This record gives sequence, C-alpha cells and structure tokens, in this order.
Amino acid sequence: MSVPFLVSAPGKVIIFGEHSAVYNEPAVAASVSALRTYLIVLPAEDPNVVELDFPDINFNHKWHHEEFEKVLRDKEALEEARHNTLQLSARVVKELETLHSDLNKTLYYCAALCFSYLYVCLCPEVKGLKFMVKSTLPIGAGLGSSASISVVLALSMAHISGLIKAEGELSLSEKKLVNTWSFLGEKCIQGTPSGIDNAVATYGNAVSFKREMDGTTNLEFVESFPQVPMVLTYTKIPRSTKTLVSNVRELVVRQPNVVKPILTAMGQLAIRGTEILDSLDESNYQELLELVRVNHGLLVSLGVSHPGLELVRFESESMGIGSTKLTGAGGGGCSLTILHKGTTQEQVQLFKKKLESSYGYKTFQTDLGGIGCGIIPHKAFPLEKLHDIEALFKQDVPNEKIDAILLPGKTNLHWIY
Ligand SMILES: Nc1ncnc2c1ncn2[C@@H]1O[C@H](COP(=O)(O)OP(=O)(O)O)[C@@H](O)[C@H]1O
Ligand SMILES: C[C@@](O)(CCOP(=O)(O)O)CC(=O)O
Ligand SMILES: [Mg+2]
Repeated sequence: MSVPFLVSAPGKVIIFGEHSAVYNEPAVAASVSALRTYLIVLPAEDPNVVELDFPDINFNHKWHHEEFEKVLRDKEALEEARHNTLQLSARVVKELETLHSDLNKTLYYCAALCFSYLYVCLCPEVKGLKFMVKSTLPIGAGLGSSASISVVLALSMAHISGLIKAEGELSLSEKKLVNTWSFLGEKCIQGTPSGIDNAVATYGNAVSFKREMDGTTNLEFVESFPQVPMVLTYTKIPRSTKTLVSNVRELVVRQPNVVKPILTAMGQLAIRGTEILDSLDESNYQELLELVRVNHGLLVSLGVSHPGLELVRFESESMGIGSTKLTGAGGGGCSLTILHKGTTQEQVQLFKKKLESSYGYKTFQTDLGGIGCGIIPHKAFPLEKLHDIEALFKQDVPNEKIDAILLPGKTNLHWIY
C-alpha cells in the first residue's frame, strides 16, 4: 500500500425528517461540502502498530498489531461481519470491546470502536500505518461529523485493501461500498442510525432518503435542489446523538399511540417538503416555511429541542426573519432558519449579530449540496506539500488554514470524487 494519501467527506444538513428517519419515514438532506472531515494515512514510526490520531477530540491511540490477533483468529465472525453488512456483528463487537476495555465509558470509546471495527473488517493485515483525522465541521453539532468520519475511515480502508483503486472517478459501486461500511461506522458511534447522514456524506448533493423495513435504504437525488436562503446557527450547546436517539426510542416505547402518529406526520411533511424543494417558486415558498415551523414543533414534542435552540426560533420570529427548526439530533447543536422572501441583507446581519453577541452562537451562511467523498491517491499526492499538510492535522488549526490547502474545488489538489 502506497502512503501518504488523503480522503475527505462533507457534513450535511437535514432539512426535514430527523429522528423520524430512524423509524423508516422519508427524510431529505443536503451536503455542506464546504465543511468537511479530512483523513491522511501516513507510515507509522513503528512498523508493527496501527495508530489513530484524532486531535479534534484529543484522542491518540496505538495498537500493536498482535492485539488484534484474537479478533482476527475468529475468521467465522469476520466472514459473517463482511457478509451481513446491515448489522454490526455482535461477536466482532464483543472481541473489540475487550480490546478497548481501558477506554470503556470514555468519550473516545465509540470513535475507537468505529475505527477498529472498520479496520478488522476491511484491511486487517495492514500494519505500520497512522490515520490522522481533522474536521472543519463542529463536532456533535447536528451537522453529521460522526457520519463524515465514518465515511473517511471506510473510504481509506477500502482503498488500502484494494477494494477501491481510485484510478479514475469513484464509481457508483465504489461509493455504494463506502456508504455500506460507513453506515456500520455510524452504528458504532450512535447505535441505531437511519443511514441518511452517511449517505449524504458519501454521495454529496441533496438526497431524498427512506429506510425500508428490511434494513435496506432507498435513495433518490433531488436533482434541482435550490439554494434556499438560510442561516445555520451553531448554539455550541454540546449533546450526543446517541443519547437523543435513545431518549426518543424510550418515548416511542412508553407512548406508542401518541408518538407513532407524530413520526408519521414528520414523514408526510418530508414528502411534501421534498416536492416543494424540487419545484420551489413564488407560489410554494411560503408553504416551505410553514413546514419548517411544523417540523420543529413536532421535534419539540419528541423532547429533542433545547432552550438554547428555542432562543434562535424566538429571535427569528420576533425579528420577522423567517422560519427556524433544529437540524440533526437536536438537544443543542444547530438550527436552520429559512429566510422570508424579501428579507434584506441588513436584517440578516442584525439577526446574526444578535445571535452572536447576545448568546455567543456561531452563524454560517453556506451553500447546500455539492461534492461527497473524495480521495487523493498516493500517485496524485503532492509530496512537496506533505510537511504543510501534516501540520494541519493538529488541534486548534483554524478552518481557514485547512480550507486554503485542502478544500476540494478551491485548491489545486487533485481530488477524485
Ligand atoms: N473529527 C473527529 N475526530 C474524532 N471523532 C469524531 C470526529 N467527528 C466526529 N467524531 C465522533 O462522532 C461523535 C459525534 O457524533 P454525533 O453525536 O452523532 O454528532 P454529529 O454527528 O451531529 O456531529 C464524537 O463524539 C466522536 O465520537
Ligand atoms: C437524529 C438523526 O435523524 C440525525 C442525527 O444527525 P446528527 O448526528 O445530529 O448530525 C439520526 C439518524 O437519522 O441517524
Ligand atoms: Mg452524528
């Protein structure tokens, strides 16, 4: 295997259908291709270790290859894991749990499990490599950082194993492979994902998504996805998707007759929302804002909002800016505000200033859609820039600096999509 090489994957914004997507309801989401996770694979200093370095969460770990031996000896469990890719293999997870017992109950456990599950399934023979991950996405904010790290890990490991050659454009079947394995990575991090986040991080663009009862997924691209004027607000309130999704599950179990119709309504709302997004014009723009308001109300009823998110909704309504809903798992993290037609730049600036100065939030105005995962294989890697690129994979490197060197489409690196 030739290293170094680079891979990347975008974050996403769910427009309609978070949480209900887990219960097989339709949902619609788009990539945020300017906010991405990058992974560089380098030679490790010790040829017998596999090393991961996740500076964004301050986690670095080395495993001696021998430590994986017990899992790797269970060939039957690994075969099953490679065949039944709709589920995590309980046997492989159990073996890895023992391997990671020192990390148990730490913040790092899920990230380590995601890494090692994909490693033992996709490229178990390889050693002497270091995987460094750096994201310009806020982590745990509802913009799909967990899916984008799952995608970069799956893509890099499938490339190492030779399953993805990256000699020309990534083919549909190669992307399908990345989508399949990144879904399992998402499972390691958050338990019962719908699969919408890893699909968007893999394929990019805007996607209408539905999980089927048999665990397969139905994916359609929204071809004419419009650039809807919106403000994304990051409240900086930390939360975990895993906890929020499991809280909703408990609510469904406690109150099935009440909550199931709410989930169904969310699905109906996503269907109508997707139709509107597909043909957005003057006549249906107001309806889009109405659906945003209704979707947020239903999410509140599931208990996944947060007073800090309600402040954004309150400000957008009292300033007459537009309609706000939480996006992603909620509980903090991010919201999106779709602006009323005719909202002036001056009003938008006032709204953003209010959120930033009064509450310390961060606002983004970024285009939605755009490229999904990508790779710079070794033969296209600019070795003369290795030193500068490696220096980006450290804590506290500003996003602007990372974008200036790595952002696909904005730099002259040869990204393959
Ligand atoms: N850049 C990163 N480096 C390491 N781990 C990450 C990174 N981004 C995401 N993760 C993992 O994903 C988790 C956050 O996922 P989640 O709660 O689903 O929030 P979201 O996907 O909305 O950002 C983190 O706790 C960590 O385990
Ligand atoms: C709540 C959910 O619908 C989206 C979670 O997104 P995020 O991890 O908050 O970015 C869960 C899922 O669809 O897997
Ligand atoms: Mg997530």
